[in-house]
Amino acid sequence: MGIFDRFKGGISEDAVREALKAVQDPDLHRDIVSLGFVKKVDIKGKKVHVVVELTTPACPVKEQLQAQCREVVEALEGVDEAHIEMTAQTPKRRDTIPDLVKEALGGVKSIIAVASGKGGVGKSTSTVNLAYGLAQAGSKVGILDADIYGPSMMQMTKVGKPEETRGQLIVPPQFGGVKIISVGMFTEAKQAQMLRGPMVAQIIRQFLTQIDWGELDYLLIDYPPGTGDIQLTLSQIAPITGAVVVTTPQEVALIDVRKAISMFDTLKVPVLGVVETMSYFICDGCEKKHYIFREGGGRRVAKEHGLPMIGEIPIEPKVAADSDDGKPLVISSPDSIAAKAYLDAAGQVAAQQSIVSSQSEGALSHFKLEWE
Ligand SMILES: Nc1ncnc2c1ncn2[C@@H]1O[C@H](COP(=O)(O)OP(=O)(O)OP(=O)(O)O)[C@@H](O)[C@H]1O
Repeated sequence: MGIFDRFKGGISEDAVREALKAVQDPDLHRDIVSLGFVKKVDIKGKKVHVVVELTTPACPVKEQLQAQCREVVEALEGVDEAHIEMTAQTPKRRDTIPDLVKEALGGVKSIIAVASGKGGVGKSTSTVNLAYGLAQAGSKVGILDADIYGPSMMQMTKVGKPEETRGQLIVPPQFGGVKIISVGMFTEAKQAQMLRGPMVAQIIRQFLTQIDWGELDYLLIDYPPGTGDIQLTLSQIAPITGAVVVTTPQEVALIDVRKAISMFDTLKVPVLGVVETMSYFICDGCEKKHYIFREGGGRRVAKEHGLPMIGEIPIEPKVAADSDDGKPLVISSPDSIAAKAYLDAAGQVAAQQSIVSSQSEGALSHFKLEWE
């Protein structure tokens, strides 16, 4: 800015930036100027154009921040109109990606494990809808279906099989703009059930090293249920940046989800929060929430471990029907209550990942060699 600029139209860039310091990011608890989010301030007469860059396109408070920015800038004397342009750039990883997975996963900014202690709790349904929710907000997303004994992504989406390679790497096919790789693309169902431990470890390794994911904001890994060898192998080879744990509200599911949280704690993978599925049912006539499997179990576990509650997804026949038809609910029925809950949850996942990534050097910092 030239030294006379501040006298030209009355309003200066400094004054605009100063005013914007009043706008706080509610998740990061700092103002958007000191966070470096204000990328550009253009002043033309009494009109001000501000470019704000967030750390994720799926930011759940994007509109709120935009409105606050407009309000503080328009409150300045000499400003008639403020146009606040919201953009997003997910930050690059700050940790070192191990050489083994560098070629496949080097361009992926966040790798999120979607795990559950128990089977059948809605983990794969959550993976799909969180992924498409993030993609709908403008993020580049991939899904790795590593649920080796029960891969379901080819059923839950209409993705085809991979057909291209780039060098030694397999190019993942896409469905609705999301890149997908599933164990089911390479094994017959019966074959998968008969795999022995070492073979499973070998497949997982191939999956994490031989897929050309390219540039992605988020790669969601659909974990097999449980906390055994496969989950450990996955978490040790894949440089996971955060985990989402999925449960239903009953105590039997909660016991196992606590084990999943404890596994991630041991592995020093930050848990982003808890998704509770099949939380309640709203019947057509009465609009009342019926807590079929008891109320608040997921919230209780989240509180016990000091974790955020990412979402409570109702039981809705449409969820199962759309899944069976290969249609991600957030795309096919975006106005359904479950889809809205999933879209909110996707925003929460993005927000929590941004918080965790801004706080730590990255999930892999504990892998540093002793003498470093
Ligand atoms: N909110 C919901 N409302 C109704 N049905 C649901 C809901 N969430 C999941 N389902 C259905 O429940 C069944 C199990 O869901 P899903 O396959 O996602 O569970 P999972 O935890 O991944 O299971 P697995 O352990 O076998 O991998 C599916 O038929 C799915 O369509």
